[in-house]
Amino acid sequence: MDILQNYLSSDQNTINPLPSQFLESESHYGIGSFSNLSERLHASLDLQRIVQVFADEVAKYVQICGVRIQTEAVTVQTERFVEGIFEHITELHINQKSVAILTYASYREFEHQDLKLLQGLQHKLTMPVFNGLQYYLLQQQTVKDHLTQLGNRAGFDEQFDLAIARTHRDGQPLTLLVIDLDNFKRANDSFGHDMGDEVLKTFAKILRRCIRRSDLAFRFGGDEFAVLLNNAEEDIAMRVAARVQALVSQNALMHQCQVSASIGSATWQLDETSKQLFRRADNALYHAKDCGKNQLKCA
Ligand SMILES: Nc1nc2c(ncn2[C@@H]2O[C@H](COP(=O)(O)OP(=O)(O)OP(=O)(O)O)[C@@H](O)[C@H]2O)c(=O)[nH]1
Repeated sequence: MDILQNYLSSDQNTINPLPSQFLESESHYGIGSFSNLSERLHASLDLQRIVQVFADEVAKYVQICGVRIQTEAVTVQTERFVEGIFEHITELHINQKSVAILTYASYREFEHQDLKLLQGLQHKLTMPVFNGLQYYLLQQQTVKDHLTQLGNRAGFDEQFDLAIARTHRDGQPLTLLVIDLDNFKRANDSFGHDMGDEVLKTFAKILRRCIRRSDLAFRFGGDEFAVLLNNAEEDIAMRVAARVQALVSQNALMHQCQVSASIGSATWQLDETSKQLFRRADNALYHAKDCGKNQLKCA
């Protein structure tokens, strides 16, 4: 059911159907209350699903227009989270350690009995969120490059296929950049492997600064990187590449190591497979290297 729609059309007096004596007693919040909420929350390790199940249950008793869970690693919110006028923010704890910040949004002020009820409900959320978070972190490890914290090759393969499918469906342009650092081997040989690692980490930071939040950056291994520019064509690729090359040239470490970046770019063409798109971007990269490095070539 559409929660927001439900709220907007509801009579405020019917929003909280629980009798007041129900709210007085903690024992009423035990196992068996709230339509087996605990069981339903524990049935999933997917944080998105957990927050939705929880919000759907809360919405039966309290007028909310969204629930959000924030942890250091990830923020998850109900599908149609609306920044309500009022917010109730609280923290989930295990053994006095914070697990997540929990935010309820609403169009009306939270009343004392709402807060009491939320308190009764949300303790059921703590363990499922904790488990979901551990699962999320494990999943992240398999798709993350440990040195730079960018996505790794496996992460790229996953996201690349998703991006192509999305482009197919929505018709929004997708541009792939493949990047190879220039003279990185010499930097490694002259300044040592640790300094080489610093160069890779610095370059990853530069990449992150040059792209939008909706774009994704990856390190394939060695000094090879890739970026998926969502909803972007060649003009955006040129702007991003110019930004990357400018920041690389201004960076003290990159300058000291005399490392620059060669970039190949290709924009998805109708019915092209991911392999074909990748090959075109990679060929453009080789072209950039052949033409003297430190430049962008578009396929
Ligand atoms: N420090 C460090 N070096 C790495 C890592 N992975 C690969 N390398 C080194 O990266 C270098 C990559 O070699 P190339 O791409 O041929 O070197 P290059 O000097 O950039 O060559 P051009 O692209 O022609 O300019 C090799 O010396 C690898 O040993 C890593 O994780 N850390």
